[in-house]
Amino acid sequence: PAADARHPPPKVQPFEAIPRSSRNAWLNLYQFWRNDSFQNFHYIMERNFRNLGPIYRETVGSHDSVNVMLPSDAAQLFQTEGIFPRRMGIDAWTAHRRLRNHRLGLFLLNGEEWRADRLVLNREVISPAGTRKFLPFLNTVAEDFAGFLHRQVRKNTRRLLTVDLYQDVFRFTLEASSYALYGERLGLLEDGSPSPENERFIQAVQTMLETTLPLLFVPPGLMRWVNHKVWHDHLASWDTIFTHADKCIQNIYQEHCLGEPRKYSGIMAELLLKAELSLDAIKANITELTAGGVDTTAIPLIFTLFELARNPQVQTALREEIKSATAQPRELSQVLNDMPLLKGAIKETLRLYPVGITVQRYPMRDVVLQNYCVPAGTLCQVGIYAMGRSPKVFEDPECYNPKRWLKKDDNAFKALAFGFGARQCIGRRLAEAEMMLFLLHVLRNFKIDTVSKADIKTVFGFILMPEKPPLLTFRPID
Ligand code: HEC
Ligand SMILES: C[C@@H](NS(C)(=O)=O)c1cncc(N2C(=O)c3ccc(Cl)cc3C2(C)C)c1
Repeated sequence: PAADARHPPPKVQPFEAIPRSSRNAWLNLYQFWRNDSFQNFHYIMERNFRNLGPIYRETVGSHDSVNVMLPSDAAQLFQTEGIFPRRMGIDAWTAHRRLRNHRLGLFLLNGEEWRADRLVLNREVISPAGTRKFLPFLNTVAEDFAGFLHRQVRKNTRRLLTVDLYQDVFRFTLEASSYALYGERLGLLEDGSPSPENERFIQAVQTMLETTLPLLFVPPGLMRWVNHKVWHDHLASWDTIFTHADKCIQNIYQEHCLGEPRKYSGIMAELLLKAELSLDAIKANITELTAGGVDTTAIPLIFTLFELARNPQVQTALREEIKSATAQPRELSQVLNDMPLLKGAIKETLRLYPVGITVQRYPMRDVVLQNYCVPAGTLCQVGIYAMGRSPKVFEDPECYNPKRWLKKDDNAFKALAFGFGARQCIGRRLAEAEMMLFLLHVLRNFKIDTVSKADIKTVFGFILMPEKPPLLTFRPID
């Protein structure tokens, strides 16, 4: 009720009055651990919002969090993030870096150190000028992927292809992001078996992400005792990731020192040329961009293909838009800007399947959320998975409808899958361009179908992913 003369604004409630999801923090952690409900974290948050309302407090193990899900509360929270926005740290990751004496990358840095790296990296990774330079590289790989799919179909007598795209889409995102980062093709989309080294790298990223989850809630000192195998696997996968990135970096560094680079050859070469970051800082950040660029983009592509397969009318509308946007040869950034419906489809996928499921911040000053006073320094999480499926925020939330993003109505603070503000995902433009170009070439060449129209069950393995990959059928369009 709007406050006016007769109704004074309701008194702000104290922090202690915020509804709580459970009494006992450690029992909560034990129960989470026992029935492995980390992977249902997003469903548990959704249920808590349903039972407790749009704000609640939860304590899992040693950390206490205030969770909100409405755009207005997200807006309030982000306005208090200050100039050094801070997210929940990942102790297992920083423990590995310390153990191996590696410098931290953007994701794990905070304060001045974070800001110094971020401002330099923004120019090459997320700025419009930087994005325009690597767009052609992504387009080449997306075209090659369509060719790769045609070759797979021709192998099939029935001239259509029903595959588990999981591994193939992972190869696409690794091939594309590596080409943009290093200016080098890994050859993952050529026939014949890809090099075992690259397969091992892809597997290591998945293992690292999977073993991160159980370590998320364990205080750093305990983790190597609590579950030796998980910690050992975690370390081993990190070592594989760093070895791979180091090899790629050595190649570029060698060429950079030896010859004058003729033309743009990727983000890494630009960073070396500009020499505004130390080699250690470049290595730490390029490793994050390399490893962070695989699953995060592949999985939303798989969800998008599935949704387009079970919403054929949306698929047809997108194919029309792609046809008219590519009717005459133009600069790639103009083609991408001419496909609002395709951009809306990606927003729709990330609304229903946000890879990060929450966006976290520590407010720099006291903030009022849902009329409760939340003290500065309290961990606050925006439950974007719950927000994306809430009828309070989206009309017909279960309906996959990219058009909803074209309407002039107020979408402020509703598309938060890449986070917010100065600390938002630095890979955002790379991921968006990769996904749009992939879908452009696949939709131009194939009709996509799926047998099962049922919802896909999702699990949270540090990244939101399908419990079982959907089986999709690709029929070439002559
Ligand atoms: C090439 C690298 C890369 C790709 C691809 C990428 N990310 Fe990120 N992302 C990062 C890095 C690095 C950070 C940390 C940025 C920082 O802390 O300054 C980050 C941070 C984020 C955050 C936290 C932002 C915040 O405001 O706290 C979210 C959410 C996120 N990414 C979502 C996504 C989604 C969704 C995708 C794909 C659909 C994606 N990312 C793909 C590199 C990537
Ligand atoms: C899934 C989502 N979680 S989030 C940031 O919203 O909480 C996310 C979004 N963008 C990037 C990532 N990354 C990875 O996957 C990854 C792997 C290895 C390294 Cl060395 C660095 C990364 C980052 C953090 C870049 C993760």
